[in-house]
Parts: sequence; C-alpha cells; structure tokens
Amino acid sequence: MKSDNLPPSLTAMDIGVWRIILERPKSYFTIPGKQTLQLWKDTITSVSGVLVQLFHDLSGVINPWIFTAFLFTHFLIGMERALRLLVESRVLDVIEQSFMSGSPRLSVISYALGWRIGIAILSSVVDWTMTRIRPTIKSAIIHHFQSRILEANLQQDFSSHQENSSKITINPFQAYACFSEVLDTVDLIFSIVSQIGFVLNFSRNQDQGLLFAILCIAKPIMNVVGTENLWDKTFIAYSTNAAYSRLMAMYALATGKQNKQEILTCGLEDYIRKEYTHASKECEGVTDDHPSMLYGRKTTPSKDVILELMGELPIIYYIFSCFSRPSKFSIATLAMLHQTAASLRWTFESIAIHNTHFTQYMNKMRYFYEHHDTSSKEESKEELFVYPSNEKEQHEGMEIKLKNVSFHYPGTPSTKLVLKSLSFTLPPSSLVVIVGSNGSGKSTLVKLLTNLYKPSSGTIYIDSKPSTSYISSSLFRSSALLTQDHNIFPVSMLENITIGDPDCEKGEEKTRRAKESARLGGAIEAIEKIGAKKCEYEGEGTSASKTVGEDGWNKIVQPVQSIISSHWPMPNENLKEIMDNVEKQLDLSGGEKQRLAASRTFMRLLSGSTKLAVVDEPTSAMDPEGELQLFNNLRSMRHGKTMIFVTHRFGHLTKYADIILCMKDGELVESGNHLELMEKKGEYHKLYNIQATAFTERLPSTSVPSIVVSSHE
Ligand SMILES: Nc1ncnc2c1ncn2[C@@H]1O[C@H](COP(=O)(O)OP(=O)(O)OP(=O)(O)O)[C@@H](O)[C@H]1O
Repeated sequence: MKSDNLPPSLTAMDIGVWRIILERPKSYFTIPGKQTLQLWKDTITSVSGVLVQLFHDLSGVINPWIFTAFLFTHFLIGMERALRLLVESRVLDVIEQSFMSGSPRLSVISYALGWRIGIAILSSVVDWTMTRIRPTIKSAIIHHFQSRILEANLQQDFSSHQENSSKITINPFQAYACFSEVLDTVDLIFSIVSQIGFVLNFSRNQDQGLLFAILCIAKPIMNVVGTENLWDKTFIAYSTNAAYSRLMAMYALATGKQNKQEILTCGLEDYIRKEYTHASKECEGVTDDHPSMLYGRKTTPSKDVILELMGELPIIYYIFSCFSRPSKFSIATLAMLHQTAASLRWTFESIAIHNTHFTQYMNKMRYFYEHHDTSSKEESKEELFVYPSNEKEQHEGMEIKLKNVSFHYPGTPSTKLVLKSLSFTLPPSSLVVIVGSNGSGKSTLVKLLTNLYKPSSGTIYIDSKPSTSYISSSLFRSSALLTQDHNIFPVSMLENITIGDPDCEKGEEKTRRAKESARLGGAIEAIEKIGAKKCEYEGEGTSASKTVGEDGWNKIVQPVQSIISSHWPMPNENLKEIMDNVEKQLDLSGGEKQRLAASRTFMRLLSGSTKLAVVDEPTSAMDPEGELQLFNNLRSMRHGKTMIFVTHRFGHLTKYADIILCMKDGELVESGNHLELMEKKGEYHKLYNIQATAFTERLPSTSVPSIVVSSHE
C-alpha cells in the first residue's frame, strides 16, 4: 500500500501496471462479508431511486403492452429453473414408482413425457417472444438515452465540458446494458426464490430438509459475500508504469489515422517498431489486466480451497444420510437433491458475476442522473438579464471592460496564472487587435471575452453590468467567434454555412444569405469544385460512375460513418469498391475548410444580432490573397459590432485598429493604436519590426546557391 501525499480518507495500491486510489474502508476489522452486505444495502438504497426514475422514463417511451409482455417473459425466465426441477422431480418419481411396482404404466410415462414437452415448448415460446420484443425495447431505450445524453451535452457549459472529471460517463448502449442487467438480476432473484421454495417443498418430506437447503447455498453465498469487487467502491486507477505508458504511446502512434502521413514522410516505421519492442521487453512479467480483475486477486489459495470444500457439503450430507437412514432415500430423491444443489449453485454464482456488472452500470446510471441529466433541472433565469437589454445596446457593439481579471485553467495541475491582472476597456463598436508571442495568452483572453470561461478572479463588465448578470445563452447569441480550429460539421456544405444563424427561417432569403456569406468567406470556388466532382457510387443500386452536377451545396462534407463490414471473410472486390465510395469524406484543403468556417461566421454577422465578433487566427492555411480578402470583408461588416482580431500577421489589420492590445506572458504590456505603440518602441515595436524587416532586409549575396530551372522545349 502506498499513501504518499494522499488525504487520510484515501488509500492507494499498486497492482500490475496500475495505481488504484480508493476511499479507505471505515474499519479494517469487520466480520467477513459484513462490508459486502453493507455495500449491497447502500447500493439497493441508492439505486432504488435510479430504478424508479429509469422505469418511469421507460414507461413513457415503450408501449405499455410490449413492456408488460417483456416483464412477464422475464418473470417466466426466472421461474424456468424451478419449474424444470419440479417437473423433473415428478417425472423421476413416477418413473421410479412404476419400476418399483414392476409394471410400467403407459399413462405414467405419457404424464412424464407430457410435462417435459410442455416445459420445452414453454421455454422456446419464451425465447421466441424475447427475440421479437427485445430489439424494439432496445432501440426505444437507446434512442431515449441518446436524446437525454444529447441534451446533457448541449446544456454543459464550456468550462466543465473541458474537465476530465465531468465527462459524461454513460453512453446509450451502456444505458441499455444497465436496464438489461436490472432485468437479468431480477430474473436471478425470481429464480433463487422459486428454487429455494422448491427445495423447501421438496425436502418437507425429508428430515433436515432445511439443513440440506442451507448446505446447497453455503458455497455460493460465501462466494458472493467474500469476493472483493472494485466496482462497488469509489476509485480511480491509472498507469504508473513508464514502460507500459510508452508501449501504449507507440501503439497509439502507429494506429492513429492522423499520424500516418508523418510516419511515412519521417520514416518512423523502424523507430516505432524498435521502441515498441523495447517497451514490450520492459513490460515482461507485468500484467495490465483490468484493475477490477487484479483487485480481486487473492494472495493465497486457502480461500478457494475452503470454498471448494463447502461446495461438497451437499454430497457429504446425502452420503451420510443414505448410510444413517437408508429407508428415507431413493435414487430419484438423490438425483433430485444433486440436481437442485447444482442448479442453486449455478444461480448464486451467476448472481456473483452479475453483481459486478450491476453495481458498475447502476453507479454509472446514478452518476448520469445526478450530474448530467438536466431534464429536471430548471435554470433560474429570474435574476439575470437578457443581452442586449436596452435600445442603445441593440444599435451599438458590445462594450467590454476588464477589471483585475486573472485566470488559470480549471482542472489543470499547475496553479500558474495564464492571464494576470488584466484591466482595460474596449469601447462599443471599436476594432481591436490582440498581438503577442506564442503562449502569451491571446486565445485564452478571447475565451474569456466570449464568455466561454469565467475569470478566476476579477470582473468582466459588459455594457456596464458584470458579465455574470446576463443569461449566458443571450451573450452567446450576440457574439460570433471564428477561430483557428475550423470545425466542419457532418451536414451539407449549405448547412455548414446556414448553421451560423440557426434562427434564420428556411426559404429563399436564407439561401440568398448563405450564398452571400460563402462569397464573403471565399468558399464559393470550393463548393463549386465539390459539385463538379465525379461520384463513383451514389445510393442504392447505382454502381456506375456518374457526374453529380453543380450541386456542391448539398454535398455532405464529412458524413457520419455507418458502414459495417464482415471481418472474415473480408469483403470481395465489388463490395470493397462500394465500401470505399459510400459515405466518402469530401476532399477539402485546410484553406477551403477555413473558408467554409469563415462563411458560417459571415452568415452569423449578416443576421444583424451580432454585437461582438471575435476572430482568432482563422487564416493559417489560407493564401495571402484569401487572407487579405477575408480581413477586408470582415472589417466591412464592423458597423454596430465590436470587432476583435487575434493575429500574428498584423500588417493587414493593425493600421485600422482603434486599440491594439499587446500581450506577453499573460500580461497586457502595452495598449494603444499603431502609431502610439510604434512611438513607444516597446514590445509591439519589436514584433512589428521583425515582420517588417523580413521583407526589407537584403540577403548576403554569397550564402544562397542559385537554382537553375531548366525548361523542356
Ligand atoms: N485548455 C488549456 N488547459 C490548460 N492550459 C492551457 C489551455 N490552453 C492554453 N493553455 C495554456 O495557456 C497559456 C496561453 O495559451 P494561449 O493559447 O492563450 O496562448 P496564445 O497567445 O493564444 O498562443 P498562440 O499564439 O500560440 O496561439 C499557454 O501557456 C498554454 O499552455
């Protein structure tokens, strides 16, 4: 056990490549199984609320008749084992009686056969019903949770969305698995109750029938209560083994689709192979099995030996009973006792396995309901203002004032401030340019100005009111942000632009504005090029190549992939051809993607509701002409908006700027217009001159070999 630098309530252990940190148990000296029973009690108490909510949710999405049939089928599945035991005991009984009497009667044999056939038919009908109903129920649950998770994602604010600890921990398939686990556990409980009922009933005629029942379930009960299960504890686990982390890094490097280009061009194949083999050798003998499997690993076999011996108790019991009271036992009774013991043991062991999954899924579900499910939470908006809140704000750009604003990224180990005590005012409708070296905090400042993050200290005032006094969504609706991280959505080219103004009604006006936005963003050419491309495979049944026509607007840029293929045998050539062409990602260059993203921003700017436009280095992949055109077009839209540009190439912009903010190491070192800052001969002057001299400085004539371009006549 390692407990370095941990709070006293936590304890750590290193197993395999993992460090597991978990809540320290309240007391080390407990009766065996007491802790497990307590955990079960806690789990049942806490999950009952989740179960009520889960079934309440599902009653709204699943047809009540189908749901009832589904539950009834589960009930029958639960009863099946006990029914089988009951029938088998009757069958064995009548067969034994007829043999003992020496005259097997046909009626008795038919009776026995009839019961067996009846059970077999019931079992297959239950299975058939299950396979019919299950897919409908499964889809209903998955779609229901998809919509809930979608909503939870949409409601999450930017800051918490970035934190590891607040990731939405459940996906729709796990939600279904959770539901399925609940029903499987209920099946098993039905099964256990009915089997114990059978044992008690069966052994009523035997002496010490209850004792036999207890002996049957002694091993499985010990197994359940004595097994350590990581999933019912509060824990985190991570790799502390450097070689293993290296191994995983090399694997990720080799298999990551985005790395292929660099692997080929840098010739990294041998390097990766060598490093992987080296790390793999260092990992020899160290296990990376899942922490939950390693946690339950026992140090000595004594517990297994005891458990196995406990499993033999029923047989020891009836061997002794046979000798001590032979008249009480028949072959049929012995066979039934043996079968009952095996059946009960199997059911209890299944409970032990299900217990792990059940608590794991239920805890995920509970966390989801408590932390992410926003359907029942109503944000109180009474005290907050809608932006813009008055006539003046509606006609002018946003006024932003920062007072002593400092910031450090939440959830990061470093407490270093990324922005330090910033104070400045950006007047309404001003054109602002933020400059500074890499890592000086420009993009972070933009995230605060656009309300994505809240300051760690200090206040941001928007039109004289603290930014926190506005409803966040109204501030977002009044802002447009164009950044270097150009996101292209899995929708058509047209929608990739119109989505910039989601409130715009569908119709001719919307299409006209989209086309105007594409012109201003410089995306028209790319859209037409996509439209003119040949498409080899379009939809069902058309394998011939054809020209799609001019309608690049309706082409989906990066369709969501739904394709599924066999692994073995691999799809043949014909299937491969189709596979390569369906849901194909459109080839857009980096610059074209940036133009599309810029067009989306123009759509937003043209909506008339934007009071703040922030443009953070959106032209890294654009050609100089495209960049100049984009900046000019953006500037032409500045009326009624405060416009903020972040750029390293300030030539195009700073001469128009009302204010230039010059950042260094998270501090605002200078502010003013171009002439004022040049006169200061400080940081801005230095940065500006580095760029200016790049074009004016002469190269030493001897240092560069001349290149001969030969022309082929
Ligand atoms: N999501 C994040 N979490 C933690 N730290 C961050 C995060 N994003 C940026 N930082 C840190 O904040 C500092 C400022 O980064 P920022 O991106 O704001 O600089 P920048 O001036 O925009 O840089 P560049 O010119 O390279 O775009 C950097 O030291 C960076 O490491």
